[in-house]
Amino acid sequence: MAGDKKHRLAIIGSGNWGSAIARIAGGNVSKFGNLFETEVKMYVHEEEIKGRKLSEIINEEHENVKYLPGVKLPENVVATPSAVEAAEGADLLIFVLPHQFIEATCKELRGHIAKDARAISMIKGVEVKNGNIRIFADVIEEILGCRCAALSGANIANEVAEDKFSETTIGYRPNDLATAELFHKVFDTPQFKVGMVEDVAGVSLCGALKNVVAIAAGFTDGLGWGSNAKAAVMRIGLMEMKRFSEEFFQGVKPETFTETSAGIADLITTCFGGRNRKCAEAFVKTGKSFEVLEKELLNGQKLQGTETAREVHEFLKARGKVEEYPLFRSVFSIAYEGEGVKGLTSKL
Ligand SMILES: NC(=O)C1=CN([C@@H]2O[C@H](COP(=O)(O)OP(=O)(O)OC[C@H]3O[C@@H](n4cnc5c(N)ncnc54)[C@H](O)[C@@H]3O)[C@@H](O)[C@H]2O)C=CC1
Ligand SMILES: O=C(CO)COP(=O)(O)O
Repeated sequence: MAGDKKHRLAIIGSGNWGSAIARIAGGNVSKFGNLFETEVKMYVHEEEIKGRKLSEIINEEHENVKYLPGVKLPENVVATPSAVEAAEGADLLIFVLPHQFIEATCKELRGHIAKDARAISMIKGVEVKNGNIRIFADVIEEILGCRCAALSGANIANEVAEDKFSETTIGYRPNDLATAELFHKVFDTPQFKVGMVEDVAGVSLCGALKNVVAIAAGFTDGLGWGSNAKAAVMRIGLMEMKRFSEEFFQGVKPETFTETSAGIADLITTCFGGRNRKCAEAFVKTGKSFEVLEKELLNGQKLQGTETAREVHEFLKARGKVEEYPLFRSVFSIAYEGEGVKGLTSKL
């Protein structure tokens, strides 16, 4: 921090997780008033709810009635329908949008962020383009020209919002513990314990790829296959997540997968309590498409696992490696190619 200038936070996103994290960050900036400016702007993708704008409802009632109903947000969190306005003057940017909206939002922000800005990505997804794959911390860095860390963990948003205990992991860039420590102050509370590891790619890839495994876990639930089958799919899924990350990304640490909240813990919670699992179970039981189920079951929230399964498949196909990741392949084939769900484990 130059001189005595306080850090100013912006939250880019206000869905289920975005709102839960705004509640924590809003509380912590007030607690560390010597370090942070109190006001936190939060970008809200505008929509109307019963004739009222969501951003106005949030500012008047301090509640995101659509994406995190029943939970009060601190009054210093101020909603704005403009991402540019939210980011203006902020030097700490928190990106927490569904992954499909990141590129467009970052392009909108280009040229509007502070020169000394630093970012953190809470996005669980990957970008696949022209046979290449990137984590969103890298996408953000490239588009905005600012350093970007990552945060991911076993964090079902509704539980975090109710102050039920959980852990999470910040992944930081080589030799940049200082950025992780600053974000640690923004997020850590007695009920939300933040760990740190020098591994932005590992943390990001755990968050993205476990969503594909959660779809497989939901399939086993829909089939009524029981706990052993689900545990097997989770074990095999973790191995594919780790192998994929080590094969295609530099510097990923094996212990991120097995020892952090971003790794094994998030895999477990998502395979038991997440939206991907829920929709995959319903896919088996109802025969409806994921697109329809997302609309019927999630009230505007977004599934990340099916998109990620498609993107990972596209990438592996371009590299001629599809057969080496049989669980990822099965999830794609069942979700997109009409393969029977009972074949889930046939190639494992
Ligand atoms: N919900 C959870 O329990 C957790 C989610 N995450 C991750 O956080 C990221 C954000 O997810 P959530 O906050 O849960 O969102 P969400 O899925 O609850 O809500 C969707 C959000 O996307 C916004 N949106 C819709 N169209 C848009 C557009 N064209 N441009 C920009 N925004 C648009 C909606 O207004 C809404 O805020 C995802 O990558 C997710 O995997 C991570 C940990 C926990
Ligand atoms: O990432 C999550 C929990 O850590 C939430 O997973 P879902 O998107 O499947 O709900």
